[in-house]
Amino acid sequence: MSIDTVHVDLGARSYDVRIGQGLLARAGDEIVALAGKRRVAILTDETVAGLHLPALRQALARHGIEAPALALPAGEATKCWAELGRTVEWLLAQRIERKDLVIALGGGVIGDLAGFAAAILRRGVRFVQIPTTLLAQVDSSVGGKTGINSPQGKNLIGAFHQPALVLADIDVLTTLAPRDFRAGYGEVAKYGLLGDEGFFEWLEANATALAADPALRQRAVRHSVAMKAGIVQRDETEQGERALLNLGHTFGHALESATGYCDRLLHGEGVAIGCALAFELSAKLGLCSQEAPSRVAAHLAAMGLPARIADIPGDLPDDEALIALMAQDKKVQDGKLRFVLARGIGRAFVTDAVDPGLLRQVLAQSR
Ligand SMILES: NC(=O)c1ccc[n+]([C@@H]2O[C@H](COP(=O)([O-])OP(=O)(O)OC[C@H]3O[C@@H](n4cnc5c(N)ncnc54)[C@H](O)[C@@H]3O)[C@@H](O)[C@H]2O)c1
Ligand SMILES: O=C(O)C(=O)C[C@@H](O)[C@H](O)[C@H](O)COP(=O)(O)O
Ligand SMILES: [Zn+2]
Repeated sequence: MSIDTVHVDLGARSYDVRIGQGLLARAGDEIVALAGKRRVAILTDETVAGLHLPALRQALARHGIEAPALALPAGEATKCWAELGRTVEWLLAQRIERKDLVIALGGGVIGDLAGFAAAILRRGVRFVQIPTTLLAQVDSSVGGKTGINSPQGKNLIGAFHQPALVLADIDVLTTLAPRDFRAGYGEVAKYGLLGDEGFFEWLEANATALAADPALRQRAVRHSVAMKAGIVQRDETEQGERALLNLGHTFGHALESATGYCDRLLHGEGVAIGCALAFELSAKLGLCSQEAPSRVAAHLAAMGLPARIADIPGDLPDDEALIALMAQDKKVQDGKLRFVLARGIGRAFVTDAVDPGLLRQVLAQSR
């Protein structure tokens, strides 16, 4: 299979996203073509370091590049001040200069943290994303949102800092735990739900085969990245259209904060529940027929994803506490919650016209 390239056109901050098989082994060629034989520092997590770091190091060594690596603990809790501070100090100790490269080898947690570290190191160092989860390949490695979490909310501390290159090797997804693959699929489904009913229909027919079939996987990653690139090109810093990529996240982020960023609820699982709730709320508001949320819930169930708050194990704060957490959402304007809702599958839009009573009904019915 050939390599696909999606170009993200952002003027001086433009870059390519390469998608295909065998890209990790070719990473040295790509890095040298991008930056010459610059110094490189790799940020990864302890799980990915054991699985894929040796292949990346070998690919760089073929060009005479010896790259030091820092392996952070795996998991969402790593997106915090303490790990960010440790990472930045380590990069300084490696004498990484402005024209050198930071490589993020890992899932969305490593990509978000490494990108933020690169954004603030010496006021901005270039970085390359080598995403190793489905979620990171279809979503977090593209678009330049970087950051960490606060106990008060998800991604509340961060910066826009675009990568200089993204290498999405779809072969590395074969080592992913099934639960992490499914969670990443939550963001794939999101693209169909927010803006492309035809893609959602294709997913309904093909998604259960993605994990085992590289050709289907490459097609799903390429289509998702192309959709995201189009939106980011038109609205890099989320002044308008980009908020559509937040479908499901007002609910999902509040649920992630409520569960304390642990493995009770993965980000992609929160997005899946959030998409189901956004469609339920849309139907309650008369924006779409009840058929739409039923179809969303049926597809999420077919993919083994949660669709209800009741699917989250353990205790959760009550609905008022969840609504209070939503108030920290970055889409809030003048103190008013704004939701991504839908007039049907693939027809999302942003609104602040949500009756608080109906919001409470939707939350209560999901328990
Ligand atoms: N910046 C953005 O635009 C954006 C978009 C979507 C999500 N995100 C963020 O991404 C994060 C979630 O990312 P994620 O789902 O990739 O989580 P993650 O980075 O925690 O990775 C999930 C798990 O998979 C393991 N792993 C990674 N690659 C592997 C591989 N190839 N084989 C085996 N195991 C592997 C990791 O060690 C981890 O345990 C959240 O913090 C979310 O907020 C950011
Ligand atoms: O790239 C975007 O824009 C997104 O909203 C993609 C989301 O999937 C992602 O989770 C993002 O990090 C959420 O952004 P936030 O601004 O709500 O933190
Ligand atoms: Zn997301």
